[in-house]
Amino acid sequence: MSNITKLEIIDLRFPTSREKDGSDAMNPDPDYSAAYVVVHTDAADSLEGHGFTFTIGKGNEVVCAAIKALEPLVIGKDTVEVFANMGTFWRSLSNANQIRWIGPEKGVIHLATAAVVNAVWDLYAKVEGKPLWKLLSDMSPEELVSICDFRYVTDVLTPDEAIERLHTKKAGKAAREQEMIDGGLPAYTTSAGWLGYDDDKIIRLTREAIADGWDHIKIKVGNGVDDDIRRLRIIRNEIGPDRKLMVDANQVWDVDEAIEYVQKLSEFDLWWVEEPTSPDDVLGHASIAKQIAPIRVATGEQIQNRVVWKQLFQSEAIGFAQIDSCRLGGVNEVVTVLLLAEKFGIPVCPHAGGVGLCELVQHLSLFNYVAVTGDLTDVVVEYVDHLHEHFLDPVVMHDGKYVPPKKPGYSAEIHRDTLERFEFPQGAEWAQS
Ligand SMILES: C[C@H](O)[C@@H](O)CC(=O)C(=O)O
Ligand SMILES: [Mg+2]
Repeated sequence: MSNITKLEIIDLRFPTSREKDGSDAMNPDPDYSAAYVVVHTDAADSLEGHGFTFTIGKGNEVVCAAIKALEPLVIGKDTVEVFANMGTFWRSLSNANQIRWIGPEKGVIHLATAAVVNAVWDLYAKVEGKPLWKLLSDMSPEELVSICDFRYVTDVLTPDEAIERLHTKKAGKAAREQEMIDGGLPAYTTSAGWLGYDDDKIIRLTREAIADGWDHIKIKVGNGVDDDIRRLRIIRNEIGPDRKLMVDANQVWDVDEAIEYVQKLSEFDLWWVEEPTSPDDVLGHASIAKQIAPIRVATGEQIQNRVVWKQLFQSEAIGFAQIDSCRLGGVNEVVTVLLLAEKFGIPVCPHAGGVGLCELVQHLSLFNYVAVTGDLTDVVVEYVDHLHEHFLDPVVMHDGKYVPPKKPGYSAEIHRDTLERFEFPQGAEWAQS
């Protein structure tokens, strides 16, 4: 038996805005940040659970305060009991009395839930001695369904149907796991296409990306159609007609504006248009999807919970589901959305533009392929080349693919000296500026 004794909460920020890394039309100067949690216990093994949610700078302290509000719900909890009942644990956070009112299951409090839940899953995987993707892949369909909260989605997927669907994917699991270990998980890069980069930098980074084996490339758009056409011409010219090209507008357009704008980009053979409008506008996305076909709509990094995901799937509003490991309420809710996406036949291409998101989503996509879908059609996981050096178990890329992590845990742990140096505002990195 061991009990959770403490949540260490750290407001961690990296000054990425200085070089315009991560910049887009809606967020011109993001400082990639993590509301970071360490779960401490009184266990003899002294293992710690590390987890976080992602923000882009100001406001990270608000998420840290929300995590503090959740702390009394986890202190004293027996970890054996928690790990055996992850579904109950998830609901105890996401539906806590009084606190639920400031969501429900969305916004700051849901980001805080994600940080705590992710840290607890990291600890669980470490205790089991497995990387998270393997821990999830080894669970039986019944165990997987037990970690999910089906409230509000049973009109499209019941727990019984989910169990049945997972059973049909059991054959071939071992082969798919080996396939991933041998060949890696398909990915795409956004690193060349941030909006604040000048043309010379875009050209240099695109050439490097091609040399490194990338054949799917995403760039940011939305600052004016003429400027976008110029940048898209440069990139299409560099990557040739066969590599896939995607664009991301980060929500800057109204619905009709999005349709008109994207039609003006028709010469570039775009594979997807991402976040064309408000993440809450399900019917708006459906309307855009209809009007810009065969270009497909992608969204997800700000889809706040499984209910909105359900509606996006029901209304045929998207062609790609970009689940976010830290926007949804952590691993449990992500698994629920993966099950929904499988039912609706929508490929999942997780969002990873942020600090540590690549480290997390590789686990979710490996699990999704091995145990949930058995299908890699149109699946590419985002990769951005920033801040990996701060992680104990950073992602390993080979020839444009993620190499499956082997170490126990969720790959979320950041070096202690980084936590001290980049803590806001007292860390040395911020105290000097
Ligand atoms: C502010 C972030 O960098 C955002 O632009 C990331 C994003 O939209 C993506 O990776 O996609
Ligand atoms: Mg995006």
